[in-house]
Amino acid sequence: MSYTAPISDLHIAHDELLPEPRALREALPAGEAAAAHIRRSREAVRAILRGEDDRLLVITGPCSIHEPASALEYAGRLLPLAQRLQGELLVVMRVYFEKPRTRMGWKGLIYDPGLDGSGDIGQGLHEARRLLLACAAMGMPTASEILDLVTPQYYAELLTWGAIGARTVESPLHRQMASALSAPVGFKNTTYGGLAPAIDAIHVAMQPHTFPSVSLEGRAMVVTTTGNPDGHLILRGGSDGPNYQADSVARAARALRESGLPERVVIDCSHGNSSKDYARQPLVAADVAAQVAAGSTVPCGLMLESHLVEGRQDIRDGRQGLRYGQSVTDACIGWDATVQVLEGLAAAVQARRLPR
Ligand SMILES: O=C[C@H](O)[C@H](O)COP(=O)(O)O
Ligand SMILES: C=C(OP(=O)(O)O)C(=O)O
Repeated sequence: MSYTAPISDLHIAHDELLPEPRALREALPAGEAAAAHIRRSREAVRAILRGEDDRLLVITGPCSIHEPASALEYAGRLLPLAQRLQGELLVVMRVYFEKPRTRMGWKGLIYDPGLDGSGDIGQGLHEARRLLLACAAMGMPTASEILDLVTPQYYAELLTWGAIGARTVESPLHRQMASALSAPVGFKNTTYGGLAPAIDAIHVAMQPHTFPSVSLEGRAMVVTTTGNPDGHLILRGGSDGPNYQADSVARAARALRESGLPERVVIDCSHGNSSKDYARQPLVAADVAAQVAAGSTVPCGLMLESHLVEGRQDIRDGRQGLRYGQSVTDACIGWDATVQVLEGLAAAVQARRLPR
């Protein structure tokens, strides 16, 4: 080895500047109508989390967005369904742009909008923001996992609900980032099924933090937060088994109570709760619906991975040859099953309202 060999950038192949967040916000601004819609829908989520509104929060949509056109078609179908069931459900569309992978795999529309490894993140951020604004213009609230620590400045102010996922819930950096987010944030139990790290994360994100971040001008800055009061637990099952059944929900409620948090959980019908078998999602939802119909107020929301077409497909040649409206990450339930699940959940809320 040479004694004059460089000691930096040994593993950097390429770098380029991203446009500053302010430039994207100015190119694709959130007008007052969109802002009013986002404010209202966040407040509606908060009311459900606090138990002031007895509806169920339902976060439904593709595992990941890879095709803005089919995402918009999904939003266009979801909106009238959400309106029809709005007396019982608050429906928020899952619009996930950043995917945490177990090993390798496509990392989502923001990281790779071409689906070919070209990694045009500037374009990905543009497409993500445009889609969120289109949803807001229709009146469709949106939800996303916040995975990256730089990208939130480009789009997170448009979200009604955010998630910290099972792989990052133990990360101090994600917890402090969540303390800055303006939307309510759900924290998933870990991939092993651990609840304690998610409950710790809710407490950590509620507190003020001072940490390095990126300004709207794209400069490194130090930000001090006031803490996010709207953190809550998402039960997603884990390698130790599912945790949507009444006994698991009761265990989660006890853990929340003992740590001084409200006994409210969102239940993810996919991931560890379905063993990633999409056909099991309606069964999970039906079990939770039965708990609700029997009077339980602990489940205050559900998450579904759903798309126009059921199942999943592999990415083989970028966008070429893909089936329209079908997931390229986790398998999803299809549209008809989604309608049935949401109708079942609405019926459960009605049943809970009956005098006992
Ligand atoms: O919801 C998405 C996936 O479950 C997550 O990104 C992990 O996916 P992977 O195990 O296929 O990488
Ligand atoms: C990655 C996800 O979930 P989890 O963090 O529960 O694996 C997801 O909801 O897309």
